[in-house]
Amino acid sequence: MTTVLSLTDASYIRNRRPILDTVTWQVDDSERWVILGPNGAGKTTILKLVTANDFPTTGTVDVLGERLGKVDIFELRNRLGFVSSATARRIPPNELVRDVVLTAAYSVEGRWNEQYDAIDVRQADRVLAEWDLLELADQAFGTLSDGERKRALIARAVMTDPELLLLDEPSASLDLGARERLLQMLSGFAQSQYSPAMVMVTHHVEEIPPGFTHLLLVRDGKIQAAGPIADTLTAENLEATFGMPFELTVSRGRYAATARSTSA
Ligand SMILES: Nc1ncnc2c1ncn2[C@@H]1O[C@H](COP(=O)(O)OP(=O)(O)OP(=O)(O)O)[C@@H](O)[C@H]1O
Repeated sequence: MTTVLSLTDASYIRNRRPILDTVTWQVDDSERWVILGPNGAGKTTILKLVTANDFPTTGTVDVLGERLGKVDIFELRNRLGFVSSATARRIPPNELVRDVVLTAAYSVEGRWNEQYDAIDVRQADRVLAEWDLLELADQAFGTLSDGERKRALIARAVMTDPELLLLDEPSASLDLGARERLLQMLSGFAQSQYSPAMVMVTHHVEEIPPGFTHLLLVRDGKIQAAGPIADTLTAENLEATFGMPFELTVSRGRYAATARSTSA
């Protein structure tokens, strides 16, 4: 097993407020992590550090064997796949879905006059098929539904065979069908031995795809609990993280949480 990500006593302080407070967390290459926590807990800030979009105020962040602050961040980012609402905004709306995926090979967001190698075109076709996008390949990105757009962004992120795939709320804003379809695909991807280590931020236990292995619970910039999902996703830990009691159920690998009535 190789460690792909390691935060050691990492704090991120703004306006004298610790947005992340001495976070120590490690991800190995065979692991698929979910980060769960209330609004403002610091989940996106963790991804911001991991993608070298910012640096810890104190402590260290090591990504793919490189220490942040001592590595060329552009080279490092080429080894990561990252999907967030911000990555969607950078794609030109008139870009064809095929090119959204293909241009990842050149780390650009809009196709210009580049000549792509046959191997890149084949890889793009393979990834488009894997994420069920072949029929949409000649459609403009800006005309896709939210669910299709999320799949196109994930396909773009995996086009370059990243060593670590980071997903910030991939199923937010999707309708039930689109969400379930995406979760099924993420579940299949997570279970493949050829897939990279994954870290996915979500707000809902219902959105944890089967095949994800570990859970990081974050509250007020601190780690509330971390470890294998089966041990860590408990009603007690959810209550400690969200500050209210929950009824937690699991059925065929899927979790559900609802508020527990305290009146009975
Ligand atoms: N650069 C910054 N300067 C000041 N405050 C910041 C900065 N970055 C983040 N914050 C604050 O830190 C807190 C954590 O933000 P973050 O986006 O990481 O939370 P989150 O857990 O991803 O929240 P959400 O679930 O709502 O997306 C928020 O209160 C945010 O306003």
